Amino acid sequence: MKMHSLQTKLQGRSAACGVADLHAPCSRQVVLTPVAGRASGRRACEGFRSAAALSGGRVRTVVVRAAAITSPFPKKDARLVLENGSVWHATSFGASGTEIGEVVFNTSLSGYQEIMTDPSYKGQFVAFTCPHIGNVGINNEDVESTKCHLGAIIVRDLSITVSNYRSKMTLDAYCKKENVIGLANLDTRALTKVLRETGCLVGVVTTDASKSDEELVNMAKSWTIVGKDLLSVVSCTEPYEWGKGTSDEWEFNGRVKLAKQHAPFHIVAYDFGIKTNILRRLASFGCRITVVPATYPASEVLKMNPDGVFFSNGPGDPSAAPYAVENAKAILGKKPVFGICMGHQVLGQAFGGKTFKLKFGHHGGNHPIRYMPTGRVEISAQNHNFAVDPATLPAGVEVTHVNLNDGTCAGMVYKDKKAMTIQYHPEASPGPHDADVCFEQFIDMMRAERV
Ligand SMILES: NC(=O)CC[C@H](N)C(=O)O
Repeated sequence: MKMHSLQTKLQGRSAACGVADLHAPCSRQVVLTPVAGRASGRRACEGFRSAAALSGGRVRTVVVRAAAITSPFPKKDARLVLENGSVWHATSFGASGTEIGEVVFNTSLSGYQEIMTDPSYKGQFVAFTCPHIGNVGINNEDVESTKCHLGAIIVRDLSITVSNYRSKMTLDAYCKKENVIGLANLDTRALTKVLRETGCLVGVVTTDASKSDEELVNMAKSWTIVGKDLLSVVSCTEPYEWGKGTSDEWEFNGRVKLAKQHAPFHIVAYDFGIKTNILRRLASFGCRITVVPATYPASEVLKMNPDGVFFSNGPGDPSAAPYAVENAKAILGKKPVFGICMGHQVLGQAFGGKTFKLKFGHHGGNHPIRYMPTGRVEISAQNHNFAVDPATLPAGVEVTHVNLNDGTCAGMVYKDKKAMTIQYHPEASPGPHDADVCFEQFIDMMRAERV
């Protein structure tokens, strides 16, 4: 029997028995999840036995998993209320309560754990356009910081099963632990279309039925992310050292070994909400990193006499952290510098440029970028709502990277000041590795300073 027809037959039989949904058949294993309210006790066992028998011995194992939800028609007990007055009903999971934030959509097909732990999402809710979220659970390795900073996640369909060898807990349990409100069974496609038309909107999520829609709309209308300094909120409070690179198991760049042969470079990294994989990639290329808080004085950084200074990604409005721009100005020209995302925007301002807010930003894993010096196109991981306006940049600053979706500035080099910046995420996590070369370019810049 072909696998497809076996699957159809199994599905038919288990449904006919009224006992089970068939989940992930492969040639050796069938995963059955009992549908609450339809199967229990002896009837369920009979259903599973008949499903296994139907496979004619092809399927070796029938795995029965507990259902994560209790009804195929879950109650819509939570709301997302937007500043435009629209009310979206959903099923809550994770934490309960009321949160306010800017709603953005992320189009990545994988990496919800990395997205949730990216500190740059502080003050925001992430709606995943990938309709099925939670299927690989949560593991101990893929976190991009020590906690979730975002206010809520919004998914179309919360997976009722978890299947991954590294998984330690369900997404639901993780959201409870991290105090993140989850909304499921919400039409994320319709929501994305609204955000694409109107631009980002402020929203309130709540599991509190006592609050009226009107009250929540007014709450949403009274809040904005613009002008808020969130860098100092998510940053570390004390300097610390980092030296751990990507583990051999996950290393993907053959040139890393070569880079390591050089004497280690010492970098001071400003933590505006730094992602762990940035630290790992810098370490993989032979860097020892001293991570410092967002407000750390430039004079203290220069006293350490590092080979280079790094400005990290971070949440919120880049024009709301003038202290970061001042520190960058004091370092520019004295040491090679590299900035990613918020770091790019902070350096852009230090060069003399201005930032502005995009309509709905870039959040996803497949944004095309052209590297202007060679014409090479990279597919990149992105997460930002603001951008540097190239028209405001002084002579001497070269726009080296352009986002091919909307022509925005995605990277700069200021040769005289030994500075390079990238608006997106060369460290990926989640996302493609095309831009890993940026780390090598920074290493080259520091090496050139040494000789
Ligand atoms: N990932 C980031 O560093 C984001 C930068 C900034 N918060 C923005 O939204 O544009």
